[in-house]
Amino acid sequence: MAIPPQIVVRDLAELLHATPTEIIRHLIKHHIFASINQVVDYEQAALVARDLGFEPTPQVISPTSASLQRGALPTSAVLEAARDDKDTVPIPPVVTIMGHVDHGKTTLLDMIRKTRVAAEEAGGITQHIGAYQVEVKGKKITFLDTPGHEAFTAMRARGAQVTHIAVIVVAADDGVMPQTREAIDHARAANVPIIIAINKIDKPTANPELVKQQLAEIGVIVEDYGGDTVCVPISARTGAGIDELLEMILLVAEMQDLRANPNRPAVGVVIEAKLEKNTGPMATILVQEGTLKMGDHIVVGPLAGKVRAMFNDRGKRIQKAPPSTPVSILGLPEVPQPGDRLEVVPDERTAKQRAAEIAEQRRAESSLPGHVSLDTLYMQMQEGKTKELNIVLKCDVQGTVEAIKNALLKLGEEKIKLHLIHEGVGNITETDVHLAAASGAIIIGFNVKADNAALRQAQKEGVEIRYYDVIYQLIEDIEAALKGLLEPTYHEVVEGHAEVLQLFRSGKNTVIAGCRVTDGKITRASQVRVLRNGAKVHESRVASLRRGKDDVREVAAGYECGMIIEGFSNVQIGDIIEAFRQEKD
Ligand SMILES: Nc1nc2c(ncn2[C@@H]2O[C@H](COP(=O)(O)OP(=O)(O)OP(=O)(O)O)[C@@H](O)[C@H]2O)c(=O)[nH]1
Repeated sequence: MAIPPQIVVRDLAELLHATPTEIIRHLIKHHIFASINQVVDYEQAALVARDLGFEPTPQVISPTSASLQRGALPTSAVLEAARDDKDTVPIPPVVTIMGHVDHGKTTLLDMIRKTRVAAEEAGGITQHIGAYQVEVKGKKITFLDTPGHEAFTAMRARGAQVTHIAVIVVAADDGVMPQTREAIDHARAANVPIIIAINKIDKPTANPELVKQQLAEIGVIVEDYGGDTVCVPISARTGAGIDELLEMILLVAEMQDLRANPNRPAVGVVIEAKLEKNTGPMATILVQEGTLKMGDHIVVGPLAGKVRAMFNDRGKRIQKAPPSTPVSILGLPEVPQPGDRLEVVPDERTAKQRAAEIAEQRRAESSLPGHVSLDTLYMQMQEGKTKELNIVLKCDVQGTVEAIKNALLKLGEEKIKLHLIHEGVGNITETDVHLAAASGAIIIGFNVKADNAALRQAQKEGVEIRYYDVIYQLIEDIEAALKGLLEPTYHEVVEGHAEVLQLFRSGKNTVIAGCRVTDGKITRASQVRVLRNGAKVHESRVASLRRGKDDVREVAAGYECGMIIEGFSNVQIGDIIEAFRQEKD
């Protein structure tokens, strides 16, 4: 397995056919703390590759043509280089439309859909499946049909980045508004190139020049102003400028040199899913790699199934779907979640096994430490694992945003860069949490609250929210975190012990230890150390805990269980397994 010198965690996951959270878990095991968007080097990636049964070799990278404006995807370029170029073909770009409320996102999506349907398919009834494809000068473009940065970032927070280009719609009569800025920050945080569509130019009050100036003020310099951001004036109502916009999308896509291999088992992402009355669970999949075919055995998130029927965005039955095609499929036992990954596997048995593994991982993830926190920042910095602190800042008034921003920027140290990925006025929302989760950021609230949905999401995703009402306290805390003064201390709590009575082999490298719990308890979330003749021979986590055929959360004293210890197959009869957890003082 050839691995590039540097690779983003998400891309490494794709390369190793694993989920990003799986990769993050393995990295943490090796004391490497990297979020989904962070880069790891070859040595770090190789550790994970070996864990997953690959034999890593360093990849020699030749320069690729994929460098465009700000936001060209360096990550994809690296991944691309890791693929065998002769097997890849250019693929249609996947585009998301974002922008402020009422600036015309839906009207634009409708106008494009109505007027640009491929000629032979015109007249077909449009099915709303969450995405559609149009053809422009013989080339296809895929549009995601749920406009807005909320959906975009929610998917990213779940580990799925499907968008290649973001079109930011700004109404020419209204200008840059709070959600325009938000949308731009979300696209930037995802490293997705931006195209500006200045909409509603048919209105007499339209002032496109003012919009360009306002954009320049927030660092988006359009081409007329000497920058490199493509900007197209349009009217989503009359259709003016739409041809040019589509051409610009194709141009930006071409410069990104988007490619995929259609001749491998498909990999894709769920973009929408629902329970249909007559047919059962129906999921819209955006195919990203390979070609999805009728009859393929699939794993979608924790579900195993088979493609029993497949429809395109016109509701027409199709047999296969190449990369960047949105399709709705039947053949899953339940409704999957948007952001879930689809993977084609060789047979039903593999599908069930893989689905069970993913279900198990998801249970384990709930016990994972959060993404980033000020408390653990210093430790991660010391280990060279963190080089920047990403912050989402929400304040009660714009004046405070500016004051805090200036104070924070002064704090930037050599060792670590402070990076304000989004700043805004108002309470902390679920979208802020998604953005923080997707970018490995902490959220700072100044004189604002988090709404309930945001709090729930933050807890689920392990995102830290810190509240302040005095600026110097905020700055002091961040400064202390940078200097390691906020580092918390932990103490260990032993939960129980088990003795290994029997060994079972499962697969090539997996050994199941048949144990009896002698005191306390062993839980699925436990950390464990293996003791042999009183000496520690291994320390990691419980990878699987079963009683009989059932996965269980915990096993109490006196009971027997089967346990797989993460990354350890050299367990022996007579070994004592000590389960423990770390608690903050
Ligand atoms: N004159 C004019 N009106 C437009 C144009 N585009 C959209 N509108 C109108 O602006 C209003 C808002 O458009 P939408 O497409 O619903 O805007 P949106 O951005 O999808 O809004 P949300 O979904 O609420 O975020 C509607 O009344 C549209 O008819 C345009 O190019 N010219």
